[in-house]
This record gives sequence, structure tokens and C-alpha cells, in this order.
Amino acid sequence: MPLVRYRKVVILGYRTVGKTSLAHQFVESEFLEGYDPTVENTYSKIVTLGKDEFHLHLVDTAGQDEYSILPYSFIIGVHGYVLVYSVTSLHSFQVVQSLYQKLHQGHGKTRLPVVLVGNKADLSPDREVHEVQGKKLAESWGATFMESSARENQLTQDVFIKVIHEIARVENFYEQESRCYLM
Ligand SMILES: Nc1nc2c(ncn2[C@@H]2O[C@H](COP(=O)(O)OP(=O)(O)OP(=O)(O)O)[C@@H](O)[C@H]2O)c(=O)[nH]1
Repeated sequence: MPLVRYRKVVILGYRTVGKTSLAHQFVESEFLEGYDPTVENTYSKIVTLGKDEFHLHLVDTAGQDEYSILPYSFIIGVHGYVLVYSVTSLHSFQVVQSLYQKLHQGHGKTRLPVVLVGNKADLSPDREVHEVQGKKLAESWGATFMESSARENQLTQDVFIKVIHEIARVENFYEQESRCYLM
């Protein structure tokens, strides 16, 4: 029987960027048209990748801004992060940078398993953030980047599959590093 690995992933970003919509598309396969501000919500889904099974526990958080103080529960026991901005909001792109800095500090400046997501790609004509800006930012963090649309179900599954891969990638990086020290 395959081992089911537990992965806790926190979804963070500014208000109304589509955090809930992405999580809801991933778990329930539907798009929520209305807007209901999130306080905090959790989702669970079993994801099978090849021979491996993962119990993905998603924490959908309230919208944060650059002044938010992140609670310990967003740091301790968390395996990975999905940081979301909206391609139609430069401000949300700035907020995501401030959130990353806080997470990085909180984790003792170690490498973080992060997927940076530019959501609302269906609203491309109203763009305030170009794709290349998202790519460059993710590169500077050593993270994965993608643009998505929760509305059009574009890459919503991939976002959460990618974060599982990112967690494994960062774990392998540290395993290899500790082997080097032992040699
Ligand atoms: N066009 C478009 N609208 C979207 C998309 N994703 C979310 N929305 C809309 O944007 C609004 C906010 O979506 P939410 O998913 O509630 O955003 P959130 O980031 O969870 O918001 P907070 O709870 O305030 O943090 C809603 O009206 C959604 O229908 C998208 O990909 N494209």
C-alpha cells in the first residue's frame, strides 16, 4: 500500500486576488462568481502523483497587506506556500513581495517551497503586471511561477501539483546538502 504523505500548504496574498477561487476550483471543480471575504478556511484533497499519494491540506487565508503580521501558524508545520497576486493589480504584486520577505525571515532565511501565481490571467487586457515581472520575481526566490485563471480553470490543478513538487525539490536540496557535510 502506498504511503500517504501529509503536506500542509498555506495560500497567501492580497485581498480579492482569487485565493479562495483557486482553492475552490482545485477541490470542488467550480468557479465562485460572488465575493465573500475569507477569514480562514481549510481544504483537503488526496493527490496521486505516479505511485505516490499526498494528503494535501490547504489553508486559505484572509487577504493580507504589507502591514500584516503573519501568525506562527503560517510558519510552523507548513510545508509549502502558494503566493497569489492578480495580474490586474500592481499593488497585489508588491504585497506578495513583502509577504515573501516575512516568510523568509520567519523560516530563518532558508530556501522556501513556493509557487508564485499571477491569477486572473483571463483579464489580460487590464493587466498591471507583465508575465515577465512575475517570472523574474520567482527566479530571484528560486521558486516556480505560473499565471492562472480560476475563472477559466486555467492551470488551477497545476498550481497545487507544482507546490507538491516544489516541497520535494527543496527537501532533496537540503538532503543533498547534509550528505555533503557528512562526507
Ligand atoms: N476574472 C476573474 N475573476 C476572478 C478570478 N479569480 C477570482 N476572481 C473573482 O475575484 C473576486 C475575489 O475572489 P476570491 O477568490 O474571493 O479572492 P480572495 O483572494 O480569496 O479574497 P479575500 O478573501 O479577500 O482574501 C471574486 O469576485 C471572484 O469571482 C479569475 O481568475 N478571473
